[in-house]
Amino acid sequence: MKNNAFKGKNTRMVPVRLMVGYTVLAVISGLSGFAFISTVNKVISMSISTDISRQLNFYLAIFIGATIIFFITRRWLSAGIIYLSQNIYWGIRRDVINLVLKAPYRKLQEYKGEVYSTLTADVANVTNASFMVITFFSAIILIISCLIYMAFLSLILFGISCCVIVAGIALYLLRSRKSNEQFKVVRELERNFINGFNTILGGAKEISVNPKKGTDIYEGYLSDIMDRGEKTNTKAFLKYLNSELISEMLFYSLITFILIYSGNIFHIPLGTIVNFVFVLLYLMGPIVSVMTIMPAMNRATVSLKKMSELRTALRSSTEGYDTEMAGTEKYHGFRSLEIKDYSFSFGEEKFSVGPVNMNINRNEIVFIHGGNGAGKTTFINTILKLYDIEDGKVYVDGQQVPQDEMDCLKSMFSPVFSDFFLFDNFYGIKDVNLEKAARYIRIFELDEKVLIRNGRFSTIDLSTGQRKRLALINALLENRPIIVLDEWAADQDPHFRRKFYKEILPMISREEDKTIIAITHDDRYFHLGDKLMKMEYGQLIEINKTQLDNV
Ligand SMILES: Nc1ncnc2c1ncn2[C@@H]1O[C@H](COP(=O)(O)OP(=O)(O)OP(=O)(O)O)[C@@H](O)[C@H]1O
Repeated sequence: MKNNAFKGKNTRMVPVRLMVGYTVLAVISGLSGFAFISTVNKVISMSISTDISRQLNFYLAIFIGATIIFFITRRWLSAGIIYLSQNIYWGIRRDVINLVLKAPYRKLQEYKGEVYSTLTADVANVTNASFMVITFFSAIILIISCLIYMAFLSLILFGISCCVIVAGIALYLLRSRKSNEQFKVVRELERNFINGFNTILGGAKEISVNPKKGTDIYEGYLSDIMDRGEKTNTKAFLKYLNSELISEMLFYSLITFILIYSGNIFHIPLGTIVNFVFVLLYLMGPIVSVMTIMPAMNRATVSLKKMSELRTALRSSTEGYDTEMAGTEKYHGFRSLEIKDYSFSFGEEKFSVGPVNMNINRNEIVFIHGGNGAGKTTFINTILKLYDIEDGKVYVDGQQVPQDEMDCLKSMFSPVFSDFFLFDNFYGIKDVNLEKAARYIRIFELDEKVLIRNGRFSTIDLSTGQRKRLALINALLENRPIIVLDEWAADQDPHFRRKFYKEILPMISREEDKTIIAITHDDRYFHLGDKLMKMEYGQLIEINKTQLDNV
């Protein structure tokens, strides 16, 4: 069974139908176990009172039948458990990755820690529980069958046993409520732990140079989380263990009482008492199984709840986002693009951009400059639709882009961010023009370092400036009409920087029919742009190029 989050409304992270199927198998397995034990009982009691030598073949057939059914169902179940748990394990990961791939950038930043926790801790919790769920149901069926059989043997003893069992269950449930609260606390700690761990991985270089940073993260943050996690988890498991032991003690007391006193008090025949105690002893196994499995089930329940919350949050954020629309090339042939009254805010009393107006014509080179923190990247992120604008319209060739086509705009842009990520393959590019790639490798002066081999760059182990050149080549191969660059030249040497502004940008614009929006601080090249804009406190102003000396 394939598990895909986006296949249908009713797809779940746990394959419920499969679980129901295996549960039915577990019922059969439980009943065959019960058939075995009740036959043993019958043979014992008949052996005490009568000669059963003539019926031995009949009971032998029942034993063999029950054993074979038990063996076959167990075999199926065990194979099923492996299949099911692997299905759940990889299915949840598939689901989460599908959600992540469709989630808006800002939501993803917000839920990053949660996604890691789900892919690691939650998936493991649910998979472990799925290993046990069938044993759990099998045990429950066995318990119910045994209880019915016990009622059939002696109603009085059954009544007494029920009182003890109900008391044991009540005590167990009462105490397990507290343990569940503790499991929830540990789940939160888990997320904080992963955040801390990511800080260590992200800052690995800095920590390596100054190990004290790592020690501080460990001692000041992670160590406390781990101590609390260890203590809380231990407490929760110990509570379960104590409840289990108390319940077992109650059970042994019940057996002792029945064996020693029930004959005298209730005048129950010895044969019935022996049968009853035998079933009770047999019952211990499944009861202990249920109690042992409960903590894992409860942890899995906490994880399932968290996963479902994550799913809802990521899904709700993808609502209205049209992936097909985002991939269309409807506006790729644009001649002019007008952004009108774009505004965006990080939240109340936080930084905001806009209203921003901007006109771009095809093949133009537009430079945006401005001080640190002025809002240049934020504005770029809004036109790339990484951030959802609060207000604004877009006109392509003088026609307003309808609201339901706004997602089409995304496919017009190929960005190279200042904190770019260089993919080691031409992902998302149909029919890569390898000749063009090789030509750009030469133009970008990387031909002594990089080749195109097996349809990809032979290496990406390069300097930051060189990697940025490859990222730009990647963007050029994307066949999208607007290239967006955020401080691209900042990592280039003076020679290549000059070449970039004087030769490469004009060439890209003319030969590749591209429009370029570039955030830059390189004021000595501002005159080479067709337009120069300045971002100041979230407002974008067009600079008249005759005023360049005053910039
Ligand atoms: N995720 C965020 N949440 C809240 N505020 C943010 C966030 N990211 C940036 N800001 C705020 O937005 C402002 C503009 O940041 P932005 O990155 O757009 O500036 P910039 O002009 O690109 O600066 P630089 O030249 O330093 O890259 C900053 O002052 C910062 O306080």
